[in-house]
Amino acid sequence: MKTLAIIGAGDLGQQIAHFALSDKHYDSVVFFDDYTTQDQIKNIPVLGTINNVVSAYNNNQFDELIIGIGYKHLEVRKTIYDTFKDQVPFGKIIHSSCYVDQTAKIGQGCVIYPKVNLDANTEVKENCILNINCTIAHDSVIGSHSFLSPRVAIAGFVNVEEQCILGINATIIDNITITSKTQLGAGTVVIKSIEKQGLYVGNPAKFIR
Ligand SMILES: CC(=O)SCCNC(=O)CCNC(=O)[C@H](O)C(C)(C)COP(=O)(O)OP(=O)(O)OC[C@H]1O[C@@H](n2cnc3c(N)ncnc32)[C@H](O)[C@@H]1OP(=O)(O)O
Repeated sequence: MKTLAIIGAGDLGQQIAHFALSDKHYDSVVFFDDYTTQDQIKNIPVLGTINNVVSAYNNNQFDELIIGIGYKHLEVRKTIYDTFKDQVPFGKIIHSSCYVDQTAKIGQGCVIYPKVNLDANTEVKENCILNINCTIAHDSVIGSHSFLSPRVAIAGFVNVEEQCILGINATIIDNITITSKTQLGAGTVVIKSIEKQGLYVGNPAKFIR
């Protein structure tokens, strides 16, 4: 019997719970959430707030932890990960429909949604979310705490640094580096490395703020 704890019982947390159970990575799920007043959400018990996580783990109420906080709060995602990484084991979910080359590396705390492709020598660092249908080509790296929306396409030898938000259908050509905390809008096409943090949109990608 293996139980997953998810921090955040909102939409993302509920999606992670769905994959955890339906794709049979865990036998049961519990939530921790600082905002809900409900004691269960969609039949999943809410065991308390974030302050209760360590004691619940020490009381054997769950086995592994994943963070269900999304792209609007990546700094919070990172802070929570750093707070708990030496106290509680993080899990990871790689949906069974993904193609993951045997040389690919995926860090703790990651959730890899259905039909993601991870080619040879790719690396997804800890605490990332990769949404449905993303394709990461050979030798590319996704930095920690990043959020990739559906169908992001990344060519070979790309380095996306930490805490990036890549919008749906964003495309990055080969041999590009994207600096940390960069956000790409939907459908953005990156053809030159991005060195200045901010929000980029369009084809080719342009800085807007
Ligand atoms: C499973 C899931 O659902 S995961 C989530 C998936 N969702 C996404 O990927 C959403 C991505 N978000 C976007 O693309 C948004 O449009 C953002 C974040 C880039 C900008 O949103 P806002 O801050 O509201 O900016 P706003 O809509 O005011 O646009 C600012 C300017 O950029 C332009 N713009 C906004 N988005 C884009 C885009 N994707 N491509 C090209 N131009 C764009 C707008 O036309 C506007 O131009 P103007 O100033 O000349 O009128």
